[in-house]
Amino acid sequence: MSELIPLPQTLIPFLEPYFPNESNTNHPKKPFVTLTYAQSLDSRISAKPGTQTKLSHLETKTMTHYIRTRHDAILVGIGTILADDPKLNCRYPETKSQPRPVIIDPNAKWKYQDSTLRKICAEGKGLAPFIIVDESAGIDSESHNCVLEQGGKYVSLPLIGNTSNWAIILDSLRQLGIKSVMIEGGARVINDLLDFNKFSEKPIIDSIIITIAPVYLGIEGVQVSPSSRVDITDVKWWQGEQDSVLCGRPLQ
Ligand SMILES: NC(=O)C1=CN([C@@H]2O[C@H](COP(=O)(O)OP(=O)(O)OC[C@H]3O[C@@H](n4cnc5c(N)ncnc54)[C@H](O)[C@@H]3O)[C@@H](O)[C@H]2O)C=CC1
Ligand SMILES: Nc1nc(O)c(N)c(N[C@@H]2O[C@H](COP(=O)(O)O)[C@@H](O)[C@H]2O)n1
Repeated sequence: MSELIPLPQTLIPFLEPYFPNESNTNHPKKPFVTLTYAQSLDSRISAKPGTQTKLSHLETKTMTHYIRTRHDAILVGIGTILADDPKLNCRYPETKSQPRPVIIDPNAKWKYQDSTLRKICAEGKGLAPFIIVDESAGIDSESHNCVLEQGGKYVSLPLIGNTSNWAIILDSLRQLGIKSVMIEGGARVINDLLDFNKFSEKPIIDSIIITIAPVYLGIEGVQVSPSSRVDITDVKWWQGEQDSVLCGRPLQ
């Protein structure tokens, strides 16, 4: 039985203008980037570091899976992997192709062989990950074999100490054939990308789709907050049964 529910009819047309399509995925050096996550009213994405907090209502969780159907890849940082042990597949009904999980793990900390993602992939319910590591990282041989056997790969890039490594990461994904990527988190990844003006003249993010849940998580929560102001343009709001969804684009 599916854990998801049918999407309200108004939601797909609401999201559509913010999705990758044939005309906005032609950049030679980067995929189309959608930043999407769920936050509390006090801009927290989990109640405590290192833990997972369910914020989305079933309706907006289903929306997240629909958004996954519309991207070639889903990207998260190693903090999210270690906290959530996520599936990172698409469970939306009648999904034709699965997105590629991409994990930023500079020090190759992830023991892939013990992960839920490995099980999901072994059951044919998702793709094996592309794991982005620093060039200096020592990769555990068991993890390496497991990733390769399932059709994933480790990609070594100059990450550590490199302030413009997002441009390198996104270029590398584009060269691997990924034309669109949905970036889900966690906080370090989101804050970095919103701080684009530190390493890029233009925003790296093309669209943002944020679920806002009616709860305060408090000061111990993991906060999304870039180091300086970011204006959002082309803003639209959708009101669901419990959550609100904001779509927009960072102002250039
Ligand atoms: N509510 C939501 O929608 C979501 C919530 N979360 C939550 O976020 C929390 C995890 O967030 P964080 O701890 O901030 O971890 P994170 O997932 O942002 O990973 C941060 C780590 O990834 C690596 N990394 C990321 N980008 C890098 C780069 N450009 N260069 C080099 N290394 C890079 C570094 O090792 C860094 O310490 C968890 O509690 C998780 O449950 C995560 C995703 C979505
Ligand atoms: N949209 C959304 N709402 C929440 O309440 C969340 N906690 C998250 N977390 C993200 O979803 C990943 C879990 O995905 P699977 O269901 O295991 O595929 C998690 O790792 C976060 O990226 N998202």
